Amino acid sequence: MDLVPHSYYLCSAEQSRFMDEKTISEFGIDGFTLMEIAGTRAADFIQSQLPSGSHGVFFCGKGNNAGDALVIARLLSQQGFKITICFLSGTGDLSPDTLENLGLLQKLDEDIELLDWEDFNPSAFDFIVDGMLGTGLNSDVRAPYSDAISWINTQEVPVFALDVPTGLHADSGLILGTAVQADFTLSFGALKTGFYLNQGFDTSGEVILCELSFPNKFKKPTAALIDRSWVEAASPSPKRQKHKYDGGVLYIIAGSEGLTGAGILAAKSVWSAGLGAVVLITPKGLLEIYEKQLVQIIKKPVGDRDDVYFKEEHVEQVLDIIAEKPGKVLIGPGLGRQQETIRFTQSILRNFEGDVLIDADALFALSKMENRKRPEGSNWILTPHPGELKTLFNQEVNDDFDQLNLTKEKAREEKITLLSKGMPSIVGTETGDAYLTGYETRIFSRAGFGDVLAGKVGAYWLKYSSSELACFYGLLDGFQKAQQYFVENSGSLAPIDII
Ligand SMILES: NC(=O)C1=CN([C@@H]2O[C@H](COP(=O)(O)OP(=O)(O)OC[C@H]3O[C@@H](n4cnc5c(N)ncnc54)[C@H](O)[C@@H]3O)[C@@H](O)[C@H]2O)[C@@H](O)CC1
Ligand SMILES: Nc1ncnc2c1ncn2[C@@H]1O[C@H](COP(=O)(O)OP(=O)(O)O)[C@@H](O)[C@H]1O
Ligand SMILES: [K+]
Repeated sequence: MDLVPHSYYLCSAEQSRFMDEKTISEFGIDGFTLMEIAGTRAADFIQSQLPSGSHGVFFCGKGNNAGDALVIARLLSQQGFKITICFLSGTGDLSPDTLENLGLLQKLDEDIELLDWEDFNPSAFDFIVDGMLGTGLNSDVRAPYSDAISWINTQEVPVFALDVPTGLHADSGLILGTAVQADFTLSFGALKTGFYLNQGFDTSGEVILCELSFPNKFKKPTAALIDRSWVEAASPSPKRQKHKYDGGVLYIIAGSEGLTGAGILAAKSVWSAGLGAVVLITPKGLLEIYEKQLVQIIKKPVGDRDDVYFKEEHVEQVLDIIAEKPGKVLIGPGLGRQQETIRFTQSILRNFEGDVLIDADALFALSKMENRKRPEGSNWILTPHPGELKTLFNQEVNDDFDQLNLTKEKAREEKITLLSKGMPSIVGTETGDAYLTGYETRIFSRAGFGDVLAGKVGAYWLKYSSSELACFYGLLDGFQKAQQYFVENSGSLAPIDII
């Protein structure tokens, strides 16, 4: 994960605590100072969003999350904001740094309104700050916290959640009972994985990172966010091609009767990513369809005129074709699940000593293979959707957190690159790192987007010679085109719109 700027790291609650403790005990910046920095950054942000004089209600628990809220309240009160503080567990049991900050707040502003939840009088506030629970959440949210959350979630003013929306699990993004629906989450020290998994994406609102003074050596993230800014900075400049074959060929093994659309989408997608040479290998019976649809792309038919899907008897011909020029193979879109096609696919995977991107029906064939050992010298990228991921590894995947863990584990164990699709899509690498898309991917959950993605990943694999960069660019490319589409058009997105 060396190439990723720390601001894209995604951490767990445990990793946040680790950084906090090490910075205090080994490095020598105390917790009170860290709280002051967190609160200062958060107050700056809130101030950038609201006019002075705005009235905010600050909901505080008893841990350090409440301490952050009290720092913000003090700083904003000095800037002319009106402040009401509401304690959910009273003030008798506050953590030491939080208690100290309560003292500072009162020292500056004796008239500040301090209430307990029982005395809270809902009136017109301009904004809400959630300092109830942060990374210390350890079970379903209890009353009166849950009551406060219900009230907050009916309000129409901006809600600023500190570190994590109360009730959202920082690691898994699962809601423990109930959770604050935030407009902004001001995350301290590092982003949390839970903002992007399960319900996290819809609960956290816009996520703002408030950096703390943690030395880099204490940063040990679970994953990182994929973002074009650092992906481009981390990329070698692609080789300039003199001849169309210089960059290598992407051989696509796809399609069967009734499923030629998948092959067409994948081939068009590869072509539009700018690759010089694309060869679509097809059973001869489907050649005519492709000739009409894919003008720029070279087609290599195998078998007889009445073959409309791949069979074992095509293996040698196909292996000869893919050995003709250096390149990589994309196998899977629309192959179908005929027994003969499954045997064909397994035989290609067993025998081709080169780089293969395995998608769709080829993943099904792979999951039915007894011995999944890769031929010496070959690299594999697998692009399963959640159903394919389960079948492939014969494991239950109950939620996104499971999916993240399984993707990381299997990519490392099997020394492959695993692009596990979903919301979010997750890339696991053979070194055991993981990367997540931090954007809306549900717009891509219609038939055909997988084929387009596979084509893009294949094309970028040849362009950058890195399976990881291939996945990042493939995902980002689709996202960028989708954004452009929504700016220029209305209505729902179709796969052809992002080719
Ligand atoms: N890097 C860091 O870790 C830093 C952390 N800071 C803040 O400190 C927070 C963590 O502080 P704490 O560890 O004190 O934890 P919290 O402030 O999240 O609260 C823990 C308290 O909540 C109670 N609690 C836990 N689950 C509950 C539930 N389901 N219902 C009701 N009460 C529950 C616990 O009994 C405990 O007393 C972070 O989220 C962040 O806001 C900042 O002050 C700056 C530095
Ligand atoms: N650009 C993208 N960024 C993130 N995820 C993507 C992107 N394109 C596709 N996906 C993921 O791939 C899924 C579609 O793949 P899949 O279910 O295999 O579809 P298909 O029916 O085309 O085979 C989407 O639901 C989404 O999770
Ligand atoms: K919170």
